[in-house]
Amino acid sequence: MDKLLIEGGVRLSGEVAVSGAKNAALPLLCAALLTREAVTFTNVPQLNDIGTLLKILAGMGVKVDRDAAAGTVTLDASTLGEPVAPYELVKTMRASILVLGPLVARCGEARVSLPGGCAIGARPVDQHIKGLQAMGAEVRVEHGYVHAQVPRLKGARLFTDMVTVTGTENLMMAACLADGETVIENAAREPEVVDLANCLVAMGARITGAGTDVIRIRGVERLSGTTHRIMPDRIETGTYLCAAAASGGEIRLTNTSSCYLDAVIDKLMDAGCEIVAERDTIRLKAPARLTAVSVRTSPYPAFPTDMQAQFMAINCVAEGTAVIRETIFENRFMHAVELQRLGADIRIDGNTAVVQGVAGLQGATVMATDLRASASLVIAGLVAEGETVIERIYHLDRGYERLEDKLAALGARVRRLA
Ligand SMILES: CC(=O)N[C@H]1[C@@H](OP(=O)(O)OP(=O)(O)OC[C@H]2O[C@@H](n3ccc(=O)[nH]c3=O)[C@H](O)[C@@H]2O)O[C@H](CO)[C@@H](O)[C@@H]1O
Ligand SMILES: C=C(OP(=O)(O)O)C(=O)O
Repeated sequence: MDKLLIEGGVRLSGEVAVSGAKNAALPLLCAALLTREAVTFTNVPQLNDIGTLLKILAGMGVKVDRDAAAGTVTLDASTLGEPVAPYELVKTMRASILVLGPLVARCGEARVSLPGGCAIGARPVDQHIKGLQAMGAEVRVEHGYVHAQVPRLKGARLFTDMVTVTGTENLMMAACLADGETVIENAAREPEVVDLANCLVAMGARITGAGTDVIRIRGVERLSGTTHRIMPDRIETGTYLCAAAASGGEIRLTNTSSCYLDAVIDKLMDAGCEIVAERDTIRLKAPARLTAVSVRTSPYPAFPTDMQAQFMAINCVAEGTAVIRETIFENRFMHAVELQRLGADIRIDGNTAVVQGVAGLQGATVMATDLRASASLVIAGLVAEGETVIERIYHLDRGYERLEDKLAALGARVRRLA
């Protein structure tokens, strides 16, 4: 299993281009199931999660034409066969559940393995199922699979018990081909939902309200092909900003946008960083030592849970005490024990972590437990004295494109060990 070796102590400096967003690309690729015409995506990141989803789609008979180096993928679902997503592939990636809505809408049936729990929490999909049932589908969960069937989905008024990002995306896609109008209340407002809606509208869908908590979708008979550029990855952007901030560095990120990152940028400025955002670039200059900043995760536009671990890492070496509250996932502090191995002072009490900044961290061997936990260990390793070895970095490969190359371009001493 690959490991990452980081020799800490370098101030990051230089320029890096941000990749397309994993969490936008995954639902967008699933949207291609809704049409018999070819859909082309550009700015597709080269990530393991994308590879997994393309395998699931290809397994159903979708023609996949990928130029990984160019970042383009063309999907032709005119040859769609059995609408089945098997456990062997689904188990490695929760977002596979995003094929459910489009398959039921297009084929009138689907059999999709339950994604199962993961390191950060139980993550059920009851809201996805409840929404499809409200649209007239018969849904059974048997032998670990969600079986859904309906001659044609019917528009309905849907209300999710909590804000769910992939739940909103699944139901929005399903509603595009339903008979009549669907209203999703308490919808997720994440920018990735808006990116998906924009692509669906370009395919002929009739959607209004994406980006607000009420989305209206008037079903149409069919959708057509289009070409869509995937939005920049706001979490990758935030992660590099945190890495530079913790290292006392100065970096410029290109191919990105600050407009989805207000909550994160605000906190970095509170921590003492100078940040200048231009059209598609963000520059950050860090102070010699950061000031501790408290954060509380919440659905967009508030502070994202996917940046919580990275902020825990920067607070480990900041001046003062930070309180970090995780309100989205019940078990998303797995990185804390690993950060403690590097010398961090962190106390956990339920969904709250109290981080007392220390003067420095020391390199050690640590284990990555999930995607963003791994990112926090990379940040800590970059500032720790001596060598840090991060084990199980397959988690990082799910969501960070060419991480070592990008960090090396910023001057970091980082190497992958096979
Ligand atoms: C591929 C993708 O876009 N992943 C993101 C998406 O995950 P994902 O869409 O899976 O996360 P949700 O927004 O659905 O989860 C929010 C909360 O709702 C709960 N819940 C959700 C659905 C459901 O049917 N029942 C239920 O109880 C979850 O367990 C969690 O506690 O949003 C999360 C929250 O911003 C991010 O951390 C993930 O990076
Ligand atoms: C939790 C994440 O992803 P996923 O929902 O795909 O597990 C993430 O991107 O941080």
